[in-house]
Amino acid sequence: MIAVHTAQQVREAEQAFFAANPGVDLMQRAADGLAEAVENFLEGRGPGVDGARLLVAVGPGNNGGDALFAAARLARLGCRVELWATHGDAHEAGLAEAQAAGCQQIDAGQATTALAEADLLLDGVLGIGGRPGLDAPVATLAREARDLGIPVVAVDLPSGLDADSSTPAEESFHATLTVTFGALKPCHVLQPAASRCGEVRLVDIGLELGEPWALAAAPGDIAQRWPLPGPTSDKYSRGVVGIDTGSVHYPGAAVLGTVGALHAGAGMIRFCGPGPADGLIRAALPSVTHGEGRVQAWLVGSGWGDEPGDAERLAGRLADGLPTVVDADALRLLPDHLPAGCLLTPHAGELARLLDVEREEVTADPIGHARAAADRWQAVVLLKGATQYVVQPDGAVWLAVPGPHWSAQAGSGDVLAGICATLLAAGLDAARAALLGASVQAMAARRRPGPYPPDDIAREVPAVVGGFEVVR
Ligand SMILES: NC(=O)C1=CN([C@@H]2O[C@H](COP(=O)(O)OP(=O)(O)OC[C@H]3O[C@@H](n4cnc5c(N)ncnc54)[C@H](OP(=O)(O)O)[C@@H]3O)[C@@H](O)[C@H]2O)[C@@H](O)CC1
Ligand SMILES: Nc1ncnc2c1ncn2[C@@H]1O[C@H](COP(=O)(O)OP(=O)(O)O)[C@@H](O)[C@H]1O
Ligand SMILES: [K+]
Repeated sequence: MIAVHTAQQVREAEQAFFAANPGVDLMQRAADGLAEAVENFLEGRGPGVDGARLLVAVGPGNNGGDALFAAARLARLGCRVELWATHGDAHEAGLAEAQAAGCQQIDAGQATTALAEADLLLDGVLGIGGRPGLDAPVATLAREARDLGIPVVAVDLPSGLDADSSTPAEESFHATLTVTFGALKPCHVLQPAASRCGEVRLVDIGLELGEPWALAAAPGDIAQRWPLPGPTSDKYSRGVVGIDTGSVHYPGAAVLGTVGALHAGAGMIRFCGPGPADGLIRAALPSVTHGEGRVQAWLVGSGWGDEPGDAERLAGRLADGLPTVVDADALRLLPDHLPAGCLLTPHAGELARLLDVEREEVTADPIGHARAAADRWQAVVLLKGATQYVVQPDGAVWLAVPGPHWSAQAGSGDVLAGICATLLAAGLDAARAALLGASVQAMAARRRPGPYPPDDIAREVPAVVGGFEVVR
């Protein structure tokens, strides 16, 4: 799992480092890592370092300092570097070093001309000390770089972003590569801000960071944690999933959830939903059994619509006291108390309704709202979307492996709920079931980037899971 820390946590670690290591200059470490990353970028992109033209936008703080010391190193390697101090002031020692290395200082007007001929724009305007948004002349440069297709390497984070927020300001740089120091910050991993960062490279500068603000999963983490069958496994020990989803109006949701559960490796599925879906599942998925019986976990809510008797339908399933995935329409009907080990799977709109707030409030502070719901119902919340947050009642946050944005389509959530139910039935706790379920669906979608229907993506899950066995 990859640790994510807030700007404040990084600042505190920096202070602790300075107290423990007087005389060690962290900015030099950051600048070394940055210069090396730019060098690799230029080598990888064709022009190489020698003779490459760099425009460096330098802000008034330490982010500009990093950029200036890196620019000096790159100039000594043969780059032709032009510097624009965007706010007049610039890190004094850094500027002196850059000028001594042959970097040329230019003004705003010259920066526009220099940009057109640049191989790369180094964005050292603002870092973790920046307020969101860009002043007009800098915003213009950022826009021109996009229009001209000039690659941008961002120092620590694309200037204009708030380091701790998933929501990008309207005006910011759009980086091809972001070189960050000490730790990943929320803006590097949370969509839509993360899409402004491009590829993110972390430079270790020796900070000792404490408890992370969140942990982001990588594919290898999912491979290590996926429950695999062994020689003593049978269909019961692998987990029997009870599925009570679908309605006259929405039978497809039940089919999709069942397809998801089956392709995630359920030992056995008992489908207990109503009419039309029951027939469809009988025809399409012959291994699914029908009717009541013992199960290890329930999946409820997908495709229920709004029918009289839904509250009783939910109460009946929760009365079993089993771990339950509560999805979609059942989220409107939550009682005050849930059995231990339940997983709630709202998207932002459903979470807003659950908490009686506006959707925009949830998108502005997804984690705060997911935490509120997890605390109120003492259940794990999987908040779905481009970033999938797994939030536990104690407030801990995990982030699932991200997938392609093609998955933003009706039915993806139904499939996901089915995958999670299989993992609950296999005995995983709700947080692990959510993390693995959301991640494996994203990994399956990565194998088929494009507008494939959600059931086609579900049918890729076995190949992903089969690969886990090879890795372990
Ligand atoms: N922490 C670490 O471990 C390490 C940190 N390092 C580096 O330091 C960076 C943080 O440096 P930092 O604290 O000097 O802040 P930084 O982002 O340069 O900006 C602050 C300046 O910008 C100004 N300003 C703010 N917003 C503005 C706006 N919207 N528009 C215009 N101006 C604005 C603000 O002025 P103010 O208006 O607030 O007086 C202030 O002058 C960090 O990201 C990393 O690159 C590395 O060297 C090594 C280890
Ligand atoms: N922008 C996005 N990028 C990637 N995946 C997304 C994005 N938006 C949504 N998704 C995927 O779609 C799912 C949300 O589905 P949901 O809205 O609940 O659909 P439904 O209820 O119709 O099945 C998420 O779990 C995620 O897998
Ligand atoms: K920056």
